[in-house]
Formats: sequence, structure tokens, C-alpha cells
Amino acid sequence: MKHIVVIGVGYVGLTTAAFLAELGHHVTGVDMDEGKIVLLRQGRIPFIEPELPELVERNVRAGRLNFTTSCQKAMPHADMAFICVGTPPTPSGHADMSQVEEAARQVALAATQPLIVVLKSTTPPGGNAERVAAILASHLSPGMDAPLVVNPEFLREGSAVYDTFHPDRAVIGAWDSAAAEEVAALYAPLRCPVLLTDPASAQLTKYASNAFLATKISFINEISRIAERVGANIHAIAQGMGFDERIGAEFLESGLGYGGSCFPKDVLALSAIAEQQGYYSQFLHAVTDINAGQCSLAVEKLGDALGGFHGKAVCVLGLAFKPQTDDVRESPALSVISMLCRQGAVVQAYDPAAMSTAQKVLPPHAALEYCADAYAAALGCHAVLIATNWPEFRSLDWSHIHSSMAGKAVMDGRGLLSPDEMRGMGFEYLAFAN
Ligand SMILES: NC(=O)c1ccc[n+]([C@@H]2O[C@H](COP(=O)([O-])OP(=O)(O)OC[C@H]3O[C@@H](n4cnc5c(N)ncnc54)[C@H](O)[C@@H]3O)[C@@H](O)[C@H]2O)c1
Ligand SMILES: O=c1ccn([C@@H]2O[C@H](COP(=O)(O)OP(=O)(O)O[C@H]3O[C@H](CO)[C@@H](O)[C@H](O)[C@H]3O)[C@@H](O)[C@H]2O)c(=O)[nH]1
Repeated sequence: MKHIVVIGVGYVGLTTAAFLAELGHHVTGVDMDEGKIVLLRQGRIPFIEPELPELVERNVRAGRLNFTTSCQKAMPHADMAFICVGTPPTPSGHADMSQVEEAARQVALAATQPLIVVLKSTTPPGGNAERVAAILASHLSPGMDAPLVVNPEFLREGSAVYDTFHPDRAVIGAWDSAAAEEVAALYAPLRCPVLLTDPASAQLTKYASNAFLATKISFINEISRIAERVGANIHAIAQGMGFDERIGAEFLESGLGYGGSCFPKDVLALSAIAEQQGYYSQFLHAVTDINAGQCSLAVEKLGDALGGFHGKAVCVLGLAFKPQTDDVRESPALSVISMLCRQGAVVQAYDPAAMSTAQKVLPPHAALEYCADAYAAALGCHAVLIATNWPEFRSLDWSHIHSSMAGKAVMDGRGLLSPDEMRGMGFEYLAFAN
């Protein structure tokens, strides 16, 4: 059993903290956001993530997991400190390392015994791990040691707990092999492949993995543009490609493209890493550009069907960047709403989980109304645009919706519904190459 401090209890930090506690370690989660710590101490989770409330509650009750805003109070007796703070993009697309560097400084200043510092945040190679190690060394008490281990996280929001307990691999990059082995030992109960490597390779593995998955999505979206022109069906194509195990069936869903706090920023950051080294990656820029075009394409198709948006009401179903989360960071749904409002539409929006998170980031607009449910959102609208593939949108009473609308267009931005069934009900069903 180890004493572990987790700095930053957002999606990654809170899941990591609860996971380590479940394995039997004594874990303290630290966050500078007092609101988050107050909620956690009341037994509430600051965001929506399946299975996480139960996991946190069980471990808090067992006395293995607690929370504080004070790094100084948490650090005595810590054998390990996990840094799980944000690395958001700067305006130039680089990863902003300031939260990581500040967390490293606080950990080093508060450490009272030698410990291992584990960097879980996604950080670019090319000097950042070296800089974090130098910050640790310069702020520790004399004679104390805190080797740095880079251990990027691969969980997905919406299935963070499942992914954490069933990882495809653990990637561990370190200069100190004893420290790397100690971190690897944490993952031993999971029986997953463990890759021991150097810090830069571990850092780049994370960016390369996200860029590859984003590439699959942009690739299928590019194929859908070609498929549409030759009258081919993108779902059949994706299925046919996916049977080939070398390609794999996942991440071939065409639609509005990828959003979220990771793919957009990490593809940009990887481009920036390359450019910093004097290499312009045409490939990565194409992945971003194709993705950026998908929302405009959906709005354009709908605009053509409606003869423009002036005087038209559009129901947008979905605000979150994916189902099973209330996270709206870089959500394609929000881009689509902004485009619709700019082009003169009235928007009636609904999401099962992300209404309040969306309201916090979308500027209030006279033409944007948040509705109590999907039926209220569709009432009187000329069109419906599906922006998030929440499964419950599939089982809505679509014939009831049909009769309550002023128009009949449905733009299925996530390929969620059956085109034949929708057309059979009298909808003008629009999608990407369908
Ligand atoms: N969200 C994901 O699905 C995911 C998955 C894999 C990797 N990542 C990476 O993990 C990192 C964290 O992402 P996230 O989505 O969990 O972020 P998040 O924004 O949800 O959480 C970060 C937390 O760190 C806290 N924080 C910042 N500086 C602090 C400090 N000095 N002391 C204490 N707390 C501090 C913030 O208040 C916030 O609560 C990022 O680098 C991200 O790219 C995220
Ligand atoms: O075939 C697909 C699959 C996904 N998406 C979209 O891609 C985005 C990202 O989805 P997903 O990868 O499931 O969610 P994230 O939580 O962003 O997880 C990604 O980003 C994390 C943060 O780095 C990584 O840890 C994960 O491994 C990686 O999957 C969402 O907008 C999805 O709608 C598609 O458009 N088509």
C-alpha cells in the first residue's frame, strides 16, 4: 500500500485517484478549485461520468480516498504524486504547460520525503519533461530526490472508469529505471501490456495515438465526401473496411467530426511540436481541416434543404461532444449552433446531460432557447439536427415529432437513425453519404 497524492481532480485525476484507492492505496486528491473539493467532500462528483460516483463513494467510505485544496497538507508521507492538471492549447496551438509546472513546483515545495512524481497530463516532448524534472529538483529540500515518470493517460470520457480498469496498455517513460518499475508495479493487478521507454517516447506515444484516432475519423469523413459524389453509402463502406483486422472497425463513424478536450488540441499540439522542430506536417493540418469542415457541411446541407435559415426554427439534439458526458469542450454541437444562429435561424436545443455546461460557455443569444426535452425542442421546428449520438435519441417517438414540426427536414449529423424508417415516416432525411 502506498500513500499517493493526485494533483488535479478533473476527469483524469478523479478517475485515477479513485482507481488507485480501489487497488488499496491511500490516496489524497488535491485541487485548487475549492468548489470541486467542497462537492467531493459532500459525496458529489463535479461532472457526469458513468460508474465514477459509486467508485469514489466506496473508497471515501473505506477511508482510502480523501480530498483537499492544500497540496502542503496532502504531501507529507506521499510516496508518489500524480500530476493530472490541464494542458489546454495556447492561441498558437502549443500545449500550455503552466498548470503542470506550477503543480510540480507545489509538489516539490511540500514534499517531506523522497517520492516518485508521475506525469499523467498530456505534455509535448522536446524539453517539457526535462523542464518539469528541473523544477522538481530546484524546489525540493536539499538532499531529497523525486524522479519523474511520464505515464500518459488513454481513458475516454463517458467510459473513464471502464477504460481505467481495462487499459489496452500502460506506457511508462522514465530516465530512472527503478522509478519506472515502481510505477509499472501499480498496474500489475490489471495484467495489461506495460511499455517501459524513455520520457520523450512516452509523451509522443500519447500524441501519436490521439492523432491516429483523429485521422481515422477525418479519413472516413473524407471518404464520405467522395462517396456522396458517386452515390455510395458511407456506413456500408465503413463496415466493409472494418472487417479487415488491419484497419479495425472502430473510429470509422462519419458525421460532424471529432470534438472534446483532447483530439482537437492534441492534433494541433502535435503540429506545433513538429513546427517547433522546423517540420510542417501537411498531413496533420489536413486532419484538422477536414474535421473543421464537417460542421459547415452539415449546416450547408440543411440550409439548402430549407432554402436558407431566415425565419426558420431548427431543433438541435445534443450539446455534449459525445454521449454519456456533460462535457462540451470543443463540442461540434456548439459550433453548429453558433453557425445556425449567425445565419438567422432560431435554435431550440436539448441535451440529456449537458444543458447547464453548454449554457456556461455559449454566449446567450436571443435566437437560442434551451428546451426541457427533445419533444419540446422539436415542437414547431422546420428541421432537426442531431449533433450528439445519445442512444436515447434513437428511441424517440419520431412519428410524434413529425406531426409536431412545421417542416420535415432531419439532418442526422451522427448517422444515428435509420434513413429508410425516417423517410418512411415522411421526413426529408439528410446525412453524410447516406
Ligand atoms: N479528459 C480526458 O478524457 C483525458 C484523457 C486522457 C488525457 N487527458 C489529459 O489529462 C490532463 C487533464 O485533463 P482533464 O480533462 O482531467 O482536465 P480537467 O480540466 O478536467 O481537470 C484538471 C484539474 O486540475 C486542477 N488544477 C490545475 N492546476 C492545479 C494545481 N496547481 N493544483 C491543484 N489543482 C490544479 C483544475 O482545477 C482542474 O480541476 C490534460 O493534460 C489532458 O490532455 C485528458
Ligand atoms: O468513429 C468516431 C469516433 C469518435 N468520434 C468523435 O470523436 C470525439 C472523441 O471521441 P472519443 O475518442 O470517444 O472520446 P474522448 O474522451 O475525447 O477520448 C479520446 O481522447 C482522450 C484524451 O486524450 C484519450 O485518452 C482517448 O483514448 C481518446 O479516445 C467525439 O466528438 C466523437 O463524437 C467520431 O466522430 N467518429
